[in-house]
Amino acid sequence: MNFFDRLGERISAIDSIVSVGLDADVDRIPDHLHDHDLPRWAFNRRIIDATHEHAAAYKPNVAFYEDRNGWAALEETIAYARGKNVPVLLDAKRGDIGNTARKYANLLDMADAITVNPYMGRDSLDPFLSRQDKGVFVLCRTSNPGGTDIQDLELASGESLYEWVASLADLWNANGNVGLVVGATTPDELEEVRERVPDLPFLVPGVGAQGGDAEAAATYATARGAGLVNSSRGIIFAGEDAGEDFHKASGQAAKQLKKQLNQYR
Ligand SMILES: O=c1ccn([C@@H]2O[C@H](COP(=O)(O)O)[C@@H](O)[C@H]2O)c(=O)[nH]1
Repeated sequence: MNFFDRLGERISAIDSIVSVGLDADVDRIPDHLHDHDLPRWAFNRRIIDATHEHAAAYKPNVAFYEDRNGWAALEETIAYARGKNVPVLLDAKRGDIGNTARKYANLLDMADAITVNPYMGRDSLDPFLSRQDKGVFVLCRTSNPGGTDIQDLELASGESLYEWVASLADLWNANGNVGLVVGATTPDELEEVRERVPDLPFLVPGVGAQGGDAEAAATYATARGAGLVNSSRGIIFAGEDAGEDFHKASGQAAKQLKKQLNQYR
């Protein structure tokens, strides 16, 4: 079954489009977990136990795991999340010449979907796109303030670069496995992209810590029954000051976000 069909089933089963971002920043993990061999794994396990009923997907950003112990923590985390039947989207933002991209695409052996950077063009993404059973989310209009610097540039055709990327991604969707990353911090752009590509599911980051628009995120995220709205710090560090019970606040935060988003979908 295709990734977006599986994601759609998960969304229907738990009535949630919440993606819980597992950005396990070691500097913010509670002190008592630092005695563990793999503190990030110990942290994530408690977060997953507390949030999985509300999680349509988990989204670990690989930046928080790119060291020796980090990678082991990431592997444990992914196996545990998938053991709870929650798909895992690896936020890796890869893309390179074809020979290198084919190695980056091996990351999909450990996850259900990945984020990729389209800047180097079609051949840099082919090794990902050819994995028919995996999801490939292409960066389109990102949530950071600097998203305007390049993505908003107007092309000779009059459209902006992010709109062009959205149309290209639609063309790259021969296997039905392409989605787009469009931030909640620019709701007008989110709406525009949704109008342009009605059939591509979105990953919408930027609600919570970045202050993005939850209503627009929920309204435009979904296509073909699939789509995700992500919050990372707003969920996993909700109980930062709660000591050993930190995960309970994360469970509440995930549940609350699910309720908030469900008002608009
Ligand atoms: O446009 C983008 C693309 C990716 N991200 C990533 O999503 C999470 C957001 O974390 P918060 O703590 O909820 O702000 C993080 O991993 C980013 O690298 C994004 O924010 N915007």
